[in-house]
Amino acid sequence: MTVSVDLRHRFEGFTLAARFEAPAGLTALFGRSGSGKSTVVNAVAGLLRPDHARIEIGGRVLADTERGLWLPPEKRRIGYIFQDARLFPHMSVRQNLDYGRKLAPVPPGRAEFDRVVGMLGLEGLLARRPARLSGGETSRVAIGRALLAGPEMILADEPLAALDEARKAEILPYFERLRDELSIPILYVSHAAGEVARLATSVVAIEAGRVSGQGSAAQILGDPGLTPLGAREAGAMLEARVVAHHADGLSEVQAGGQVLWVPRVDRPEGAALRVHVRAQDVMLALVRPEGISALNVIPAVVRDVRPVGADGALVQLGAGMAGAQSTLLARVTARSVSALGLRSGLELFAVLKAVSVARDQAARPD
Ligand SMILES: Nc1ncnc2c1ncn2[C@@H]1O[C@H](COP(=O)(O)OP(=O)(O)OP(=O)(O)O)[C@@H](O)[C@H]1O
Repeated sequence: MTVSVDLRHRFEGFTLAARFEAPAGLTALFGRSGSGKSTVVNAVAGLLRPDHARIEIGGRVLADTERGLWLPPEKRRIGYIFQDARLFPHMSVRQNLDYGRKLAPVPPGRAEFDRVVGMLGLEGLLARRPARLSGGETSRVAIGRALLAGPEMILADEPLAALDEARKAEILPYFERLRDELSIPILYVSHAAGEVARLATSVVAIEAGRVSGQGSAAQILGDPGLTPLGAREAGAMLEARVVAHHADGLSEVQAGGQVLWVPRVDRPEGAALRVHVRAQDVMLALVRPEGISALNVIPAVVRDVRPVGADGALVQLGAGMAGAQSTLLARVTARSVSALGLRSGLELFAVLKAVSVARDQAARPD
């Protein structure tokens, strides 16, 4: 099932003109604050009626303003997951979930209720009131309530933004499961490159109310012209595979024909992984450095050097064997650009100070 969205809207001082398709899986709407992500989500949800809109889910038309068609939010069959979970405080977790269930055109039976409760690990929480849940537990209940309403699509607007790092780490695997186990599209708003690298099947980059690029997470995050966050948050994503686990606590993975060492990952040999490397965690050296503690030193070639701000640059690198290239980004100072003579085609070494690893999307049955 695919969602297709075509929106035009004018606020004073801001024009939205966004058109994209979101396939099954998780599509991240990725852009800096004020770029228009929430306006897109609100229009898709039916909470904002734009000047022009055509929105379709798997052939079902939710809005076509040319023809005067505009379904109200409750007729759209969209599960909405907010930043603040908005649970009913006077109801138990079970009653909150039941509320979602009763919204479904065909309320799911006991088996489906149990499946959602099991998937989100809510078994032990059903009798509790929201006031006695942690932030992460609250988010899981909100996700469950959205799923039980039998949605044809999930909209999640920065669902992790209100959580601290530990709670984020607790919830991210549940979004991975939604992505891998549901056959409906998930539109997920984020301005966090790490989250997008970990979760997105495809990415729609939004800049100043327009779609500036669409592609896989690796393509969008690795392109300094498309990654919408400038140098500070930028980072590339590599598709990798587990090769072996070693007794000293490290796992060996292959990315683009290149060996990388990462802290031990709990995945079998051969499993697909995503490795996220932030641009600010990549150093560049003209000769292979020796006697340093960084484990990952990769031969690379400069593809692009793009000035960022007054005194910095984002360097796009091709790394790995010919034919299996990966893209990395490095954040360097303007001084380093001239001291190292950085230019397209220059061969050098990328020193990765830190990498983070997530499981890759499971193969979809369809
Ligand atoms: N109701 C409104 N009236 C006028 N301007 C609006 C309205 N809603 C949003 N805007 C403007 O539209 C632009 C896009 O806002 P939007 O909330 O969609 O961005 P965003 O990418 O979701 O940002 P954030 O990540 O900060 O939530 C902003 O300039 C905002 O000020």
